Amino acid sequence: MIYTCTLNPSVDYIVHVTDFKEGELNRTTSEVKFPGGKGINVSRVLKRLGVENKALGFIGGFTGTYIEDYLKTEEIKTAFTRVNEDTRINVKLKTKAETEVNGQGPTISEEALQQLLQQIAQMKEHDVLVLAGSIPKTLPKDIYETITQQATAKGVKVVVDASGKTLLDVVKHNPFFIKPNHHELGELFNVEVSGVEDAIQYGQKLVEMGAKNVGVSMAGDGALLITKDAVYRATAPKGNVKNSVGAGDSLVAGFLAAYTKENDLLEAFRTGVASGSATAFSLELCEKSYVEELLEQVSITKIK
Ligand SMILES: Nc1ncnc2c1ncn2[C@@H]1O[C@H](COP(=O)(O)OP(=O)(O)OP(=O)(O)O)[C@@H](O)[C@H]1O
Ligand SMILES: O=P(O)(O)OC[C@@]1(O)O[C@H](CO)[C@@H](O)[C@@H]1O
Repeated sequence: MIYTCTLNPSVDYIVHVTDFKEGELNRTTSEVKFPGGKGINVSRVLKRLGVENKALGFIGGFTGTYIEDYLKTEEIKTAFTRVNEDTRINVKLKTKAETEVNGQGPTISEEALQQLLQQIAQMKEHDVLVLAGSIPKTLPKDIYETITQQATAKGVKVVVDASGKTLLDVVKHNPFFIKPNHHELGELFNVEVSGVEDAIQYGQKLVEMGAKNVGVSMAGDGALLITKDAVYRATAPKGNVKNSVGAGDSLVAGFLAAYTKENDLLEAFRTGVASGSATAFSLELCEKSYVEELLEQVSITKIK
């Protein structure tokens, strides 16, 4: 089974304002809301690609109920842990640019944390666990490291989409796949990653430190897949970007969907990049038919 774990889910509230003026009353031209949080996005895209999975994490209040009900209508399995305060609302303001304001999220009690850890303790060899998104401020900062260590020791394939020290601290526990974007990769090493050569150099460091497969996403410039033996570059399809929120999560979901079906790293990489682009070119998360259409536009070259 593939499990996604979103410690800090959100209701994403996407508002379009044509001529936004700071400090004034602005009115939207349209608005829409979706369940969000990186692991939840991975669950939704996996399901759309025909891969069963179960969403775990903490939800609370009316916003939490909204997320749970929404995922049920999409027939996604859930086993969330309830907390007392409301799940956060993340505002995505679409004007000429895209501005995001993400909430802090609810307090997570020790009891709620133990419930989640129990669920993780029951996972078995060959299960996949996706840890994605920020860590609520009331949880230990090293929670991803603790979970990764326990899960990999049982043979669970752990996928981590996080940034900064959180990501750096998990790599020594041999996660199966990590996916920093090129900015996040630079932040890990206090450098600016300004081109493919830099991205390869620092991506390879993460492999040396223990990560099995490193995907470095570079938005419209595609992505790199770095393993112990090789480096591959994928081009991204060209198109009209409508929404980049969730593109990275879609890459992770596409990668896992194809990997679990075909056990082939390069097909997984191709499907990941096509899924990321399909989301970027859609108003919401990608649909399977669009991912399939974009697959042939992703070319992969072995560069090392
Ligand atoms: N402008 C674009 N054109 C084509 N494909 C894109 C574009 N932006 C994103 N993508 C696709 O989505 C993938 C992930 O994008 P990106 O590198 O922006 O990830 P990210 O920063 O983790 O995304 P986010 O945090 O917004 O979900 C890229 O590898 C690419 O396949
Ligand atoms: O605050 P975090 O956990 O880092 O990111 C949360 C978030 O911005 O990430 C997703 C897109 O990747 C959105 O659905 C959600 O609002």
